[in-house]
Amino acid sequence: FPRQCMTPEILKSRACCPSLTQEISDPCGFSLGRGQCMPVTIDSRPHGSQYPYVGRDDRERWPTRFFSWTCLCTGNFSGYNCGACKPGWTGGNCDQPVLAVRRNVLDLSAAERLRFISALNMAKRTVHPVYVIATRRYEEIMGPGDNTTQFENISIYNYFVWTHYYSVSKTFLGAGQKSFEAIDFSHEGPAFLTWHRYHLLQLERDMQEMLRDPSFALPYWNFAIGGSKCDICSDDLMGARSNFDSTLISPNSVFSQWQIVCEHIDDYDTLGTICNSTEGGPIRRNPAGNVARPMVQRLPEPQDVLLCLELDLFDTPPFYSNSSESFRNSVEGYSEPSGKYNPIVRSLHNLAHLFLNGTGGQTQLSPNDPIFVLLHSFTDAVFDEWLRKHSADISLYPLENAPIGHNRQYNMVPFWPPVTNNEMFVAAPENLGYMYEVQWPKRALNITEVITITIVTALILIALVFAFATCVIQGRRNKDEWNQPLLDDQYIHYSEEYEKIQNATHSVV
Ligand SMILES: O=C(O)c1cc2cc(O)c(O)cc2[nH]1
Repeated sequence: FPRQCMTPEILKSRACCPSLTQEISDPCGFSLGRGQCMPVTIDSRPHGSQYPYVGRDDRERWPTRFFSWTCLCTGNFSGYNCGACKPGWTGGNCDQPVLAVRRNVLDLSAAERLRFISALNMAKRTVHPVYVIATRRYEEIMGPGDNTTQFENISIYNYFVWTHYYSVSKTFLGAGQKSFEAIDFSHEGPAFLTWHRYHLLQLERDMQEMLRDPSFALPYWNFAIGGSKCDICSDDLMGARSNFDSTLISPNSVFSQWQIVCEHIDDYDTLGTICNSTEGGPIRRNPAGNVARPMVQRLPEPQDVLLCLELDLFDTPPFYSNSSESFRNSVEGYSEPSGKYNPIVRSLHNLAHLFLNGTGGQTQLSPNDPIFVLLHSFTDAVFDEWLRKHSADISLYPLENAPIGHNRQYNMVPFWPPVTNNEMFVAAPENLGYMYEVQWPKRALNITEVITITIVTALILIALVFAFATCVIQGRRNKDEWNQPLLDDQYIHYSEEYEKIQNATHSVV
């Protein structure tokens, strides 16, 4: 939540509507016509039966356990106090369009690579200018004393890690009780794509602000290249493998110095606490090194992307990790790329995570490895291509009965101000101020097409051979016919000459 809203008084008021001007009684830039303080709207439709509790988790009916009033901004204004612009707009009045172009990280020049890595490193070291994180559940958020609350500052990049951790953490059911595990506000459901889209957009916008460059764009990693080589694991990009420890990053990369957050999952689960901003151990990464699971030692194939793009339905009941014929479940990677659910399969996004075999392969920790940013940028590019290819309508996104947090109108956890899944189910270039520069692979032919093309080619060849043979035979005949009279003439001519010579010879004799 915004730092400004974390005083005991504002928490108790249940309204987080900061002022944009110096006037305390001017919430949300109201006097400037930018917005006003309004009640939060929440999704009240039924969710799937996976989560059986009511009132046990702060993330239910998000964000109303904490706040029921928020800034609602007008026109192109947005943000926690309506002081920012909607994605795709910039300038003091948010009336200038801007488009960030997300490119293949391998296409960046040496200077662009350096700039991107430096920007990530800066985000890791810069305190978030707006947001602070809760380190306790709501029940324990006040104190100690009357004047404090359990919130902490955090860096821009670690905030990105923390929001992912918070969305996947388990439900604490009480001391000594096992936490409830079948809950995830950002995976295994239709919100997988919309949630991660907003997650990236937030980081991109935070970095644009930090760099004062509204056109800064996150690049992507095309992980669908097959084979077992991590092509972005070089020291000028995400870091090569260390020569000293094969599960660490080379000391020549700045990422070898990054320390991860949220690593003590078991402690949070048993104590009922929440990950804080304390940094700990290094990023671990061992691409293709999971010898116990040979199936995750290879990256997805280019054709896998094309297969999932063919699926017409965005998601299918039960809108979960066992959905079949679901584009979302295929690109997320719990089913075969062509859509068939298979419990032992890991494909596309999931396979890319598991291939990394380390920090980037564990859901609660994965964004600590900056490869996460590039991996999800490509996953989002596939989502955007699917939206474009299928001219997708919001009616394809389930309104109800998806797992908790995944219904169309649910406010994505833990983002503030509230933003629904609905708002991210739109084509990015026209609505969100960014686009992808991608060369999609060419479609491979299916077996029927291969057989048809082989037969047609064979028939054409036979026809050509036949036509050629006919021409040759015809040519010979014609040649014979043309030559015959000439020979005859010559023959007559020579015969007459011969006769004359004979006669002359005889008369001499
Ligand atoms: O086991 C999986 O399929 C799996 C691992 C993993 C890690 C991660 O960070 C994700 O975001 C998803 C995911 N799936």
